[in-house]
Amino acid sequence: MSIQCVLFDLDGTLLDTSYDFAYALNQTCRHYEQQPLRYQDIRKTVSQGGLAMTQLAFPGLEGEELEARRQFFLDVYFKNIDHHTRVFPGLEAGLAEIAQKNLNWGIVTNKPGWLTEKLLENISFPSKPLSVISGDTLSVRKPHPEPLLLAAQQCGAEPENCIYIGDHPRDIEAGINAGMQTGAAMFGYLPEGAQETAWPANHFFETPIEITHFIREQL
Ligand SMILES: O=C(O)COP(=O)(O)O
Repeated sequence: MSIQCVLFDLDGTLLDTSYDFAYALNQTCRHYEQQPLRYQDIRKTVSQGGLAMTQLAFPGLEGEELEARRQFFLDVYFKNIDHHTRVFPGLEAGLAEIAQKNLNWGIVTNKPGWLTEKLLENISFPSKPLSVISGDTLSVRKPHPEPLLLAAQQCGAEPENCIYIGDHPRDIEAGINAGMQTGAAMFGYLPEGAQETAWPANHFFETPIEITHFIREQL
């Protein structure tokens, strides 16, 4: 089945958001008089979202205390969201290629809309995404297929003509649930112990440049 539309996960696939997240999380640690974490440990948790990162920094904490720290962390992140965040090197050329071929692309993230919007305001792409679906755009999130199906619809493509590329097993599951082809971004923020061979993705991309080559050759 030919591919006419590329849908990307955001954190760890399209954008390298890890440095700004690491800064915000370690500022939160300092505020609560806790030792900062190693960047590599934070990186592995970014694609699991804000709650997982807060739990990494404050293990064992629950309820209101954990929620207050999550809020503090996300506020710091919001204020510093685009200082070091970039499209992964090598991917801009792939997005430019999509534009040249007059094809559409989109973003499907579990990040809440208030963060996605602020982030995308400050990032420039060679061509604009035709669809941006956040974790709270609908009442369901990945791995539910609905956000991906809405993105396909907004991009004017049938699900079977889309590929969804992500760096978390949940992304591959969502793509399969939506009847799309799937690609695993192995350069992203893979969770601890993630085994490439255990992922039922159709395509594996070790570097962002491989995605650009894929776009060049397959679309
Ligand atoms: O912020 C999250 O929950 C994860 O975001 P992602 O879906 O773009 O990886």
